[in-house]
Amino acid sequence: MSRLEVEDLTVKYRSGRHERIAVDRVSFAVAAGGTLGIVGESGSGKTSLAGAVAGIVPTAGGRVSIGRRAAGRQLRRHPVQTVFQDPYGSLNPRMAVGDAIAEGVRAGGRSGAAVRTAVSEWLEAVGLDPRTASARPGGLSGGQCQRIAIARALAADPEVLIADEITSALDVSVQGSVLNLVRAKQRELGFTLVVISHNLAIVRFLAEDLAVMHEGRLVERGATQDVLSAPQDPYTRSLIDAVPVLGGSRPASNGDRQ
Ligand SMILES: Nc1ncnc2c1ncn2[C@@H]1O[C@H](COP(=O)(O)OP(=O)(O)OP(=O)(O)O)[C@@H](O)[C@H]1O
Repeated sequence: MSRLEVEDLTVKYRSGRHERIAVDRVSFAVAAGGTLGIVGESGSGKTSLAGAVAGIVPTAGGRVSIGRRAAGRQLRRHPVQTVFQDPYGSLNPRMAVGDAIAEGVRAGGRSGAAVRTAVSEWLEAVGLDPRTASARPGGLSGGQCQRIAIARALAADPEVLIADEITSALDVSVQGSVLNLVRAKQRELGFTLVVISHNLAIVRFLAEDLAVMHEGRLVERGATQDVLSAPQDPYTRSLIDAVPVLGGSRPASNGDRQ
């Protein structure tokens, strides 16, 4: 299990002479094996932040550290894995899903005959029949593809998993089972989890701590229950009022007193 520490992380996009700061000196830490939820409206910089933490979006400044550099402790080879919103877009349509998971298994350090066995085990671990290995993404449902993407990410044995809107593109009927899967796997494997969503109910379900992102900055951070029941920042209050909640009642906030 590894602590994730992000310090002053900055992401800028340039188009022509125009520069846009998508992530503006963001700092946070997540305890080893803990879960941080990041919420914010569309365009607030959540996906850019996730990409920067995962090392797939170039940063204009700041630092990401994973784990303590204790003597003798070797960091895993692919410390951060990300599962994205679009289950079809994140899988190669021409590749059998078993081969996609095999990529993750190899990234996790296994080779040879062990790979095929591990692929079957991962398919079962995410609730799919091992025979699904020969299917292409186009022949599977969105929920099944998202399970494949989760299996591929976890097979790489990451220290940190970033779940970026992983249920937004799924039918409501399968959203809960995918969230349950992520929660169960985290309990079993102990990875540190960052859950990005515009849906407060999803974040509340998975994350004990919550950070609110607005125009590239973190405007609020605290225990999820505290932030949702007594938001300090006006933007957080407006977010709580604006987002519909799946099942259950919305926690009381200042904005509810009308
Ligand atoms: N590749 C890119 N090139 C230029 N600008 C970008 C790029 N990716 C994102 N942006 C801009 O950076 C800002 C943050 O976008 P980002 O996708 O990180 O936000 P987000 O909170 O994840 O939004 P969404 O929930 O809609 O995905 C937005 O203004 C967006 O237009």
